Amino acid sequence: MNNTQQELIQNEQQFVKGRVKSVFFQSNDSFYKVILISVKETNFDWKEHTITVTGDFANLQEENEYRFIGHVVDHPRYGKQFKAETYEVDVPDTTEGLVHYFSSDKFPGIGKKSAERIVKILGDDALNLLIQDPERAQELGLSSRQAQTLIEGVKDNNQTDTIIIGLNNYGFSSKISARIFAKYHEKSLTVINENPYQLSIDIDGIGFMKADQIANQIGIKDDSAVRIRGAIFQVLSDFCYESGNTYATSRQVIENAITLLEKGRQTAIDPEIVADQIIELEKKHRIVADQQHIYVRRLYHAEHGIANKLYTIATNQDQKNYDEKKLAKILRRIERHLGIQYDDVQQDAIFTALNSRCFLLTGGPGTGKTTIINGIVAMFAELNGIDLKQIQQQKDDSHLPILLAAPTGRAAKRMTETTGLPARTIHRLLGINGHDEELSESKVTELSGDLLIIDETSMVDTELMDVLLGAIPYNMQVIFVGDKDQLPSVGPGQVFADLLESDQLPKKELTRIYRQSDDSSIVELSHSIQQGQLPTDFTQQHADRSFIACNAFQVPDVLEQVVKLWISKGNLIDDLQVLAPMYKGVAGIDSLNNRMQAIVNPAKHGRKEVQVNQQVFRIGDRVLQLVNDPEHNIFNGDIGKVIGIDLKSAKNHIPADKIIVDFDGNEVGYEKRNWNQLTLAYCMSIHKSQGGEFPLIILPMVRQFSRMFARNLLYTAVSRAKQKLILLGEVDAFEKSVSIVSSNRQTGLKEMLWEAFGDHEKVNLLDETDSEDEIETAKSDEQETNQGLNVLTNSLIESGKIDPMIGMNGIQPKNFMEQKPKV
Ligand SMILES: Nc1ncnc2c1ncn2[C@@H]1O[C@H](COP(=O)(O)OP(=O)(O)OP(=O)(O)O)[C@@H](O)[C@H]1O
Repeated sequence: MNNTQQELIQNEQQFVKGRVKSVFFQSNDSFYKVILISVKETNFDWKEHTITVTGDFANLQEENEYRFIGHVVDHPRYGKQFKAETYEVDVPDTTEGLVHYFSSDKFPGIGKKSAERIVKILGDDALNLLIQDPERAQELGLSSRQAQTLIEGVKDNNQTDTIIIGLNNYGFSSKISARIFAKYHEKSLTVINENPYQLSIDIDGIGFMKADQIANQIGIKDDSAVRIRGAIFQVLSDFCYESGNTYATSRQVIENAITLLEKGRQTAIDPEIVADQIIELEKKHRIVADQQHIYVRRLYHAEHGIANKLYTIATNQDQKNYDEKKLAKILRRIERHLGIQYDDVQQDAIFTALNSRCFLLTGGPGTGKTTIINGIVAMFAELNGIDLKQIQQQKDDSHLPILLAAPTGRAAKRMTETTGLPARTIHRLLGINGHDEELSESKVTELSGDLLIIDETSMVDTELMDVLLGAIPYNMQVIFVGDKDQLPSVGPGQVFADLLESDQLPKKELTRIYRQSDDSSIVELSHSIQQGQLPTDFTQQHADRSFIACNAFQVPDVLEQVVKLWISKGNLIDDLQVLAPMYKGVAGIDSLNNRMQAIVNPAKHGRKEVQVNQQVFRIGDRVLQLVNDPEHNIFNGDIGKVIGIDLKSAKNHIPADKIIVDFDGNEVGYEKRNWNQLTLAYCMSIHKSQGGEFPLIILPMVRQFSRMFARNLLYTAVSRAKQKLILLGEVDAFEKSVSIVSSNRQTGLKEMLWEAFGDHEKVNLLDETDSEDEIETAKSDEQETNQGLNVLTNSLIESGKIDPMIGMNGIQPKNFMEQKPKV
C-alpha cells in the first residue's frame, strides 16, 4: 500500500457496528458513556470480538444494533478504544426485521399479525414514518390502545437517540448537549432548527458565535431577522451581565451588533436593519427602549421596581417624628452602656435613621458604621418596647421585630458577631432556594417586622435589590449601610451608589476614622487610597503594614517566605489570607493557591486527595464556595475547610465519590458533579473577599494585572485587613491602581428615582440641551469617529425609525411583568 492510499484510509471516517454488551460508566450530568460493544463490522483493522466505545449516547438498548462513527484512539491507561463522535441506531428496515421489532416486548399488546399489518401498510420505512408523523398510526386499523402503545413505544425507543445524535452532529460537547436536553427535552432539535440563537440566550456556554455557526449550517441568511435579533440579545447581555451596566445605548447596540454580525460571517450588515429589529423587539416587548436606553426587560423592571417601592416606603404616612431631646436622653444612657460617646455626625446619623422610613449610611472602614447600627438597634428597641435579650435568645428566625441581613454569608456572620443579634443572608431572609439565574422568578417570603437593616449594601445588585424591596411591607423601616467606595456588585447595577447620588433619601456619610487610629496605618492607607493617592511613607515598614518590592515572577517565592515566617512565629495559618485581582499569571490566584497549598497542605503518602479541573483538593484544604446554594445555607464567597474525602468503594459501601466541607460548623457533602462549585481559597479574588475581614492580608500588585487596576479594587483589598497588611509587588502598579477611577456603570436607577420622587428639577435636567462644553465635545467626537453612527442613531430617531418613547406611551412596567424574554 502506498502512502497516499494509507492517508486516504486514515482520513476516511471510521465506524464500528455492533450490539451493546454492557455499560461500564455513565456520567451523572451528561450523556457521556463508556460501553462495551460486541463487534459485527468495522472499516478498520480490529481483531478482537469486543471494543470499548466512548461518547454521548442516549439510553442504549442492549438488544439494538448501533453504528458508531468516530475514530480509534490510544488511551494512556485503557489502551485502544473507539471514540464516537456520533452514532446511528441500526433500525430494522427489512419486512422481517420490522415485524420482529413491532411484535417484540417493546410494544406490549401488538402481536405478530398486527405487526405484519403495520409493515404491509407503511412499508419497510415504517419506523421512520412513525417517528416523523405519529398520526400515521391511525391508518393501521389498530385498536386505540394498540395505536397508543405503538406511538409511545416508537417515541420512547427512538426519540432521545434522535435528539442526542442530532446534538452530536452539531458538535456540542457532552456537558452542553446535556444542558440543551435538560432545557428543551424532546423539543431540543425543533428549537435549534427554528432559531439556533435561542441557545445563546438560554444555555450557559453557548454564545452568539456557536449559534451563528449552526444557523449557517441550517441555511439562516446573513441578514435574516432571527440572526440580527440574536446579535442584539448577545450585545445587550454582554453589556449588562458581563460589564455590569443595566442598559446599553441604542448606538452601542447597533455598533456592537454590527461588529458581532460581521465577525461571524464577514458580510457587511446595514445598520438600518439592526435598528429595525430593535424596534421590532421593542414592539413585541422582548426588550425595552426607554429614551435612547435599550434594556433587557428584567433589568428595566427591576430598576423601576426599586425606584417605585422606595418612593412608597419613604413616603409612608406612618412617619415617626421623635423629639430630639427624648432621643438624646436615651442615647446618653446607651452610650454609658456601650462605653463610647458618639460624635455629632454619628449622633445625627442615628437620629435621622430613627426618624426616617428609609435611610442610607455610608462610610469607609473604621468610621463607626457597626457602632451606629448598634446604637440604632438599641434605641429602636427602647422606643418600641422591644426586648433585645429575648431576640438574642430566640431559637428560630420567625416574627423578629428587627431584621438584620447582608448579601454574603461572611458579612451576615460578622453582623451577628458585632451586634449580638441574629443576622442572615438576604437570600435566606427571603427564603430563596433557587440559583441566582432564577432570582427574578423566585417565590419570596413576604417579610414581617418593624425594622430592617442591610449591611454591605454596595454588594447588592439591581435584581436582588428589586426582589428584596418587593418583599418588604410598606410600613417597615429600612436602613441601608455600606461603603460607597468599594467595588460595585458583581451583578448589573450600582444600586447603593445610585441611591446615594440620587439625593432622594435621607443619608449620612461618615468620614472620621475611629479604628485603632493611634497605631494603625492600614485604615489611613485605605482612606488615602480613597482620596486618590498613596501616602508618602507607602514603602516604609510600619508595625502593621509593610511593602516588599518584587516583580511578578518573584511574587510566589516572596509569598512563601512571608508565610513560613508567619507560621514560625506561632501564628495561625487560618488568620492569613492572600488576595489577588486575577486568576491567570504567575502572580495570579491559581498560581498562588498552588504555592500556598504546597506550603501548608502538601501531598503526603496516605493523604486522600482528588483532582478537580486543574486543582487538587486534600483534607485540610481551605476552599471557597463559588455559587449560592441557599438550600445548604452556603453562599458565593463562603470559606470552608475540606474535612472528608470519601472515594467510591463497593467494599466500604460508599456509593459515589464525595467531598465533605465544613463551613463553620455547617458540614456540606459535595457529589462529583458539584465539585466545580469549589476552588482553593488560600488566595482569592478581591471581588470575592468583599464583606469579609481577615487578621492578615497579603496583597500582590504587579504590572501584569494592569487590566484590572482600579482605585476601588485596591481600596476594597486593603480595607479587608484587620490587623496586618503585607503588600508585595511593584510600586508603580499600586500607584497606577490608585490613579484609575473606574468609570461609572450605565444605570437608569438615578433617573427613575427622580421621576418616582417627582424631582422635577432633576428630571428636567435630563431633557435640557447639553451644556456648551458638552456640545463642543460631542461635535469633535462626531467628527473624529466619522462613522456616521451618531448621525445614524439621530437620523433614525428623526425619521421615526427609533422613537425615543417607542411603546411607552401609557404603558406601565407591570404590563410586561408576566412575559418571558424570548428571541
Ligand atoms: N464615637 C466613637 N468613639 C470611640 N470609638 C468609636 C466611636 N465610633 C466607633 N468607634 C470604634 O471604632 C472602631 C471601628 O468602628 P466600627 O467597627 O463601628 O466601624 P465600621 O465602619 O463598621 O468599620 P468596618 O466597616 O471596617 O467594619 C470600633 O472599635 C469602635 O468601637
